[in-house]
Order: sequence, then C-alpha cells, then structure tokens
Amino acid sequence: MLTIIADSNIAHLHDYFNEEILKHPINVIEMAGRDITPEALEQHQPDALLIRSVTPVDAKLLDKNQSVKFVGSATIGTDHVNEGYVSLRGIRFANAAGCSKHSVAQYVLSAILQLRPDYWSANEDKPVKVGIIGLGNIGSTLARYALDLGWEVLGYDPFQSASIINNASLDQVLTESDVISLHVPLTMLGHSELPTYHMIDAAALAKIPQQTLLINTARGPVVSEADLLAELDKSPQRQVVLDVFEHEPQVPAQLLKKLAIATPHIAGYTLEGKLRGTQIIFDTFVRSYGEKGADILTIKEQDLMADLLPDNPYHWQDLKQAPEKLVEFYDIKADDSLLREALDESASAVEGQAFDALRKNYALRREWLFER
Ligand SMILES: NC(=O)c1ccc[n+]([C@@H]2O[C@H](COP(=O)([O-])OP(=O)(O)OC[C@H]3O[C@@H](n4cnc5c(N)ncnc54)[C@H](O)[C@@H]3O)[C@@H](O)[C@H]2O)c1
Ligand SMILES: O=C(O)[C@H](O)[C@H](O)COP(=O)(O)O
Repeated sequence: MLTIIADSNIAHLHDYFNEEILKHPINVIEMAGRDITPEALEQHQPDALLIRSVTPVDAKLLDKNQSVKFVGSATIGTDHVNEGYVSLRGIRFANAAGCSKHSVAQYVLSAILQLRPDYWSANEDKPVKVGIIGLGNIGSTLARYALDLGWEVLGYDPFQSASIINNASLDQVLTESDVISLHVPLTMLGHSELPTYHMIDAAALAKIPQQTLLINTARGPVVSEADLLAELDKSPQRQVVLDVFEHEPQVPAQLLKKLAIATPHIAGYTLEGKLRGTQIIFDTFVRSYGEKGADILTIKEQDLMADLLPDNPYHWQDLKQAPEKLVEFYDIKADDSLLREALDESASAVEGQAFDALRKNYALRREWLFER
C-alpha cells in the first residue's frame, strides 16, 4: 500500500491517483495545502506528498519524518521547497515545469489589452515595446504572442544566451518599455548570483517611466511591496497589475486600492494549466515508483489529460481577428472585482482565508489554443 498526502486543490487528483490506474493499492489523504504539517505527517506516515505552492517543504516539515520518499509539486514555482535539503534526505522531488506557461502569458496579454486596447493595432513606426524580465517557459511564451501581435520585445535574462528576444540590459528594459512583465523565479541572496528577491525596489521603480505598465505574475517578493506602495502614493497615475503579493495570502487594502488590476494568484489557473500540473507529477510519480530499486508500480506513464479536457473553442488566431471578443476569452476585470469584493469595508487587508477561498473556488478558465 502506498500512502499519499495530497493538497485538495490538485486538479483531477482522483482521476490520476486511483488503484485502477496505478494498479496498486493506495490510500490518498486529501487536505488543504496549509494543513500539510509535521503533525499530519506524524499521524499518517505518508510515502509521498503531492503539493501545490502553499506547502513549505523543508527541515521543519520533514526533520522528524522518515516515511516520505517522493514530493511532487503540481506547480512551476519551487520556492516553497528547499531542494537542497530534500535531495540530502534522498527524497525524490519533481515540479511541473512549464505546465501553465500559456495560461500565464494569456493572463498578461489580457491585462495589457484590457488596460490599453489601442495596443491591438500594431504600429510599425512606433511598435509597443514589451519588456520581459526572465525568458524561461513563461517569458518566452509571452514573447511569442507579443511578436505575433507585431510588438517589439525587450528581454532580459542573464542566465540564457542572447537571442532575438534576449536582447537588452535590465536598465534598458526598465527605462525603455511600454509594459514590463516579470517572469523570474523567486530566488534569495546566497542562493543565486542574481537574486530576484526585491529585484523591483525603490531604485528600480525610479527608473521606470510613469506611463509604463508594470505586471507581476511571478512571485510577490520579487517586488518590494513597501517601495511600490510609496511609489504609488507619489505617482497614483502609474498602472500596476499584481497577481501575486509579498505577504500572500494577505493583500493590504492600501495597496489594493491603488492597483489597476489585482487578482488572487490565479494567472495560471486554467483547466489546462492545472491539469497539466497534475499530469506531470503523475508521470514523475509513476517513473519514480516504477524504477529499478523502487519497482513498486508496474504501469507506464500515460496521457490521461486528453480524455479529461472538453472541446476548446478558444483560438488565439480568432481573437486576433476579433479583439472585441477579449472579455469572452478571459474577463480579467471579473477576477479583479472578486478580489476587491473580498475586502471588508473597514478592514486593512484581504485576509488569508478570503484569499484562499477565492483560489479554491476559482472557476477555472480555458487556455486559448495558440496554434491550430
Ligand atoms: N501567478 C501564477 O499563477 C504563476 C504561475 C506559474 C508560474 N509562476 C511564477 O513564474 C515564475 C517563472 O515561470 P517560468 O515557467 O517562466 O520559469 P522558468 O524557470 O522556465 O524561467 C525563469 C527564467 O528566469 C530567469 N532568471 C532567473 N533569475 C533571473 C534574474 N535575476 N534576472 C532575469 N532573469 C532571471 C531564468 O534564467 C529562467 O530563464 C515561476 O518561478 C513562478 O514563480 C506564477
Ligand atoms: O508556480 C506556479 O505554478 C503557480 O504559481 C501556481 O499556480 C500556484 O498556485 P497554487 O499552487 O498555490 O495553487
């Protein structure tokens, strides 16, 4: 018997992790990601943890536990996992790299085009300049859409080779872009040569022209919330879009009121994005427990996702032909309203429970098909 503790927000968990599919006895214990604690591990002695981004996996969680041998995070971001520690303990770890790259890129496009509909019409003499910081899966996907719209990309990623999109210095991106979108992982001092924690602070904000739209869908602490708040106090006309917050799940009322668009960390929340996350950790789980040495599962990886997805009528090329359909494709303002409504009139912040509830009950949107 394999015992698995799983975050109840993992999409289609039971369609993947069941005895019929795995051909092995399993016990799946579902709980809120924030309830996956040392006490829960002590009680259930799981073999594997299936998590999303709200479960910190570190010495505090695992020091007293000997049962966990596999951790799968159905997310792109890995900043909640101390990978060095996990590896030292001989625990196999897998994330779901790239799972929601189109979803996040489409969120960013929706934000830009909602706030600046004139950007739809490409202007060869003065193209829209999109600054992209971090050109991995999401940043490079966003660049594909931008180029397809006839926009110019100013990209900065010192860890990737120079290319037609990785073509600028950080200062150029900050000073020359019409829109800046952040797509870096959250990394801290001592863990990266160029940590991204507070990469956008008062000094960086001072370089960004007043009319530039700033979008953060990466991780909250990439932008210093205190510095951003001070900047927005000085320059209330600045347009800033945040899907992630430094002190998530809390969102300060003062900040929320000054944002052009604010959403509760749902940029990647499409049916496809979430399902792909589950599919990827399922595949690595099957590989891990089927390998020589583990030899517990006899099945092979299998693509269950295609059968779980209903038809998709959302084609990027159709939207390009009919920009007025943007709200049908994704009504980002509706998500913004839900977050603002979660703020009680006299409260100083959207509280954690309300933020988490918006995410748990989110009506997953569909990912647009980029190619026919
Ligand atoms: N809001 C959401 O719902 C949501 C969804 C998915 C991912 N994310 C976040 O987006 C981040 C990026 O996702 P991805 O799939 O593109 O990751 P990725 O790992 O494919 O790409 C990240 C890129 O950032 C670059 N980078 C690292 N440090 C940098 C620095 N100091 N300056 C410039 N570039 C730097 C890396 O070289 C890499 O190419 C994730 O780590 C995650 O935190 C958010
Ligand atoms: O990194 C990611 O993949 C995303 O930020 C992810 O969608 C976070 O969502 P959560 O795991 O908290 O549901």
